[in-house]
Amino acid sequence: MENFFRDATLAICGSLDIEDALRSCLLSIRKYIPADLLSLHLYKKDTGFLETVAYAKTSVGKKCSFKNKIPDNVMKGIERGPSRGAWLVERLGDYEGTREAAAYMKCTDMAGIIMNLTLGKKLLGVLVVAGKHPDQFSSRHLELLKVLNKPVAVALTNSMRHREAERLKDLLADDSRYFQSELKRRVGQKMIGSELGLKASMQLVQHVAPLNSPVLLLGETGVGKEIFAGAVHNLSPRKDGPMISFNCGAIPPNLIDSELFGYEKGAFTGAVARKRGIFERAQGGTIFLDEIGELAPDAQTRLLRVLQQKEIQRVGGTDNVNLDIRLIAATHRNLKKMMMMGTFREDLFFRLNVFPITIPPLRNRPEDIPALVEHFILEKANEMKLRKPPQVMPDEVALLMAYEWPGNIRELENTIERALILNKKKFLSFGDLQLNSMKELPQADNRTSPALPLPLDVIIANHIRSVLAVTKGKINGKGGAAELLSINPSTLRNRMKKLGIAVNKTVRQD
Ligand SMILES: Nc1ncnc2c1ncn2[C@@H]1O[C@H](COP(=O)(O)OP(=O)(O)OP(=O)(O)O)[C@@H](O)[C@H]1O
Repeated sequence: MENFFRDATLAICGSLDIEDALRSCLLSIRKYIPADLLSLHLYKKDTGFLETVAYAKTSVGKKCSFKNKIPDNVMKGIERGPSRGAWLVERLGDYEGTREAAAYMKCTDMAGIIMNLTLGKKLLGVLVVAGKHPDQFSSRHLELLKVLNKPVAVALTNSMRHREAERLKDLLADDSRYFQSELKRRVGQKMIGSELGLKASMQLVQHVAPLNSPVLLLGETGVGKEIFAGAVHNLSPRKDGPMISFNCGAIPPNLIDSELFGYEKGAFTGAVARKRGIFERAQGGTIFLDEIGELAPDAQTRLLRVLQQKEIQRVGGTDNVNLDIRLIAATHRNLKKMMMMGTFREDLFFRLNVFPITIPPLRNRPEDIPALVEHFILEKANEMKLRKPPQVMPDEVALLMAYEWPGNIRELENTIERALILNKKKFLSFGDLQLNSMKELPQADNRTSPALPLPLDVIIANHIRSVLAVTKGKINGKGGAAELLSINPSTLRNRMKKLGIAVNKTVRQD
């Protein structure tokens, strides 16, 4: 008896591959019980199914996932409690509880011992021992088998956990492949104008990309800072690593730490599992911190510490995680001015400002507009599955070249998309697009010397107010100010707060 228990337990716990474990168990118990087949079945109480997870003959072990509905009368017996430990069955094909599984394993004619597998009070499943001849098993065999209940139940549980872990690992690997290709697609976006209006800025990119130095991208909203960040990453030795973008203006200050640095399980209410922050996700690659000027003073201090020490600590954690990342930051704000006004840390500014690259606004490089128009027409027509992309007459392009484009390329992109939605004819026209500010355009000649030398924030505030007037205060959703301005609603709200523009509470926001 002792040897039987020891040998069979070692066999069933000897491998996480349950089919192998089951086969060695069969070979081991055959010295004591004349078995020809062993099978393991998992009881799924929530769905009322029995799942055959593996079976073994002397020659082979097979993993499977055959599910059959447990008949109602068997179910009732199970629900009354797993009091019935093990019992003999003359023909497995005749017994309702095992009929379908026996047919699946081609052992309907075999005799069997069926044993409920329990851990504590919980019924986990059943073990079936099958033999070719009727009367092959006796009550002595049945009593012998009962001592294996716990080891087999533990082996079944471990193997199911292992199976679940493998499944999650596959899912994770699949997610990771998907996100990597998604990131590469974004990072690899085509940059129009790199030989014309963006040539000078691109030359700087080419100089700095192969190094590890931080890069600071400066330029108005929508000029293409993210595309530039992608270009730096793509031309760097880190191009095969991740590039993680993070908008510092879009996250409430109380969540910034956990987003940037991650957190440990139990660090705060709701932290049910460890989560990596974006610094850790960017390991071996590039991190792009957009809207860095929106970072609150506390967060600035913590970011500075990370940049100095090149390591982070997850929120609620004690271990230091060493970082190997390249930092690219971007802002539409005047960081120097913010520094002088005391709203941006001087030491952080100097760490970021190692290699600043300014991306000129679209109004200063109208020569890029024809190629951009063509690029966006092709891209959008393709997305809309238009067979023949419309064309644009030269006077329409001239109209676009004369416009100020306060929202820069993003605004141009949206304008073309709107024009395509409204008009899928052979020639695209922009006359009916209600580009209100078009009427207030300065003449093409004084485009580079704006008539009103107002601070940028005043101009932005005025523009946001006029858009809010059009949308009657609506910010989110279709036709809302955020959509018209082509920015994220939370970024718009943050910006409005900073510029002192009140949110009209009487107007529905969504
Ligand atoms: N040179 C370019 N060629 C093609 N598409 C461009 C170019 N520059 C920008 N875009 C497109 O314009 C849109 C806005 O660009 P992007 O998000 O990079 O701007 P941004 O300066 O980062 O804006 P924000 O300051 O609001 O974050 C994106 O869809 C981008 O693909």
